Amino acid sequence: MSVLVTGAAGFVGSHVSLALKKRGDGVVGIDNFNSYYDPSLKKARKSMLAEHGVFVVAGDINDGKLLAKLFDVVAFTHVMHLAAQAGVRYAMENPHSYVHSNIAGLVTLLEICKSANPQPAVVWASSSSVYGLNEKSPFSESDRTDQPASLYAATKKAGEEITHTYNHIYGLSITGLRFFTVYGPWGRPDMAYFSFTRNILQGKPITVYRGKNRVDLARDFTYIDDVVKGCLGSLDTSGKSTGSGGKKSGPAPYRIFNLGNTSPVTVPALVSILERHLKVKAKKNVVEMPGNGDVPFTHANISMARREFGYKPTTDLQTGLKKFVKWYLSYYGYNHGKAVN
Ligand SMILES: NC(=O)c1ccc[n+]([C@@H]2O[C@H](COP(=O)([O-])OP(=O)(O)OC[C@H]3O[C@@H](n4cnc5c(N)ncnc54)[C@H](O)[C@@H]3O)[C@@H](O)[C@H]2O)c1
Ligand SMILES: O=C(O)[C@H]1O[C@H](OP(=O)(O)OP(=O)(O)OC[C@H]2O[C@@H](n3ccc(=O)[nH]c3=O)[C@H](O)[C@@H]2O)[C@H](O)[C@@H](O)[C@H]1O
Repeated sequence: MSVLVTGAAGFVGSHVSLALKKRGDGVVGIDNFNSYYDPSLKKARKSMLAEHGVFVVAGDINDGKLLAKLFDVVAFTHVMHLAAQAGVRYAMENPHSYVHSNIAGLVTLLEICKSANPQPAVVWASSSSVYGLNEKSPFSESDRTDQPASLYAATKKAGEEITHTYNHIYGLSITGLRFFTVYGPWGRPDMAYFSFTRNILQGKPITVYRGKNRVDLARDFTYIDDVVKGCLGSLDTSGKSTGSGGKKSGPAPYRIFNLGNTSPVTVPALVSILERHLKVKAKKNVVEMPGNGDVPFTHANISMARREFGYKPTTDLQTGLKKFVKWYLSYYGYNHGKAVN
């Protein structure tokens, strides 16, 4: 297959691009290298990909002309759409960034896909956050998603509705993947596992949010290698788009899957695992979760993904964080004289 990976210099995008290339697929990436977090990490991922023969075009998915040029040069059979403004809490600081990338950018990309001939099958990243304040656990794809708790979640829910219309009207094959708190090497500095590691090593305090009535928050933390397998499985089973240059012809597949792990782990448990791997005690400030769009817990029912493409996460948080810490220490050149085996 020949895949356009958007957000290819990002955390998930770089891992997916590398995995596709290693198994022999054609891959072209695009990324706007924005400064939501340290762009040097994105540039380092780009260099790592270049060493494996994957080129990442610097550009914005809102640039329809650039996307059209890419489709003129390459007859993409698939689009792995991972470019987005991620992060739940940042939406309260910079709401327009979410509209720019997660709404306007998505529509620009879909407009190019629906007019391409052949039309590519589209697999894109939605989010566990669409389940909002659901109390029913674990979350199944058919559960309600009409109570997003953050603007980020709302843009992901909107994405699911928008992609549905491009499936219905133009026959685009669409697969939405609801990732659940993904972590691992080459990860995102804005996420808790990463920022906790940095602060613990630098002797700075970490802030541990807690829910109402002092209940610990929990996430269905999912290791990057498991998510990558889910992405490739989705691409391989995405079926064909049935539109041809914008005319509706026959039903193209519209699918949504949870890509999570097997059970949630609390934030304090994550901190304890990091302390063990780093051999440093964390300085913790425990505060009640502010009204920042966070949800108390996430927990994925992954039976649909397992049935459809054999999705089976195999990495628990203890093992996954050991791999992350090993990468972190090597990437940032930490030499603490502490063995990380
Ligand atoms: N990591 C997680 O825990 C998680 C969980 C659920 C969903 N997701 C989703 O998975 C996808 C990938 O997330 P990630 O964790 O790799 O985040 P990331 O921020 O590392 O990757 C996103 C990449 O997209 C790029 N980008 C953003 N807006 C763009 C635009 N308008 N044009 C071109 N490039 C743009 C960024 O520069 C970045 O490199 C996102 O859609 C995110 O919402 C991530
Ligand atoms: O599955 C998703 O769809 C989402 O996954 C991820 O969001 P979250 O699950 O919120 O990950 P993350 O920030 O690591 O916080 C983890 C836990 O630590 C708590 N947390 C966080 C920061 C802090 O300083 N203290 C703290 O206790 C915090 O309250 C939470 O309980 C992606 O960022 C997002 O893109 C989105 O896609």
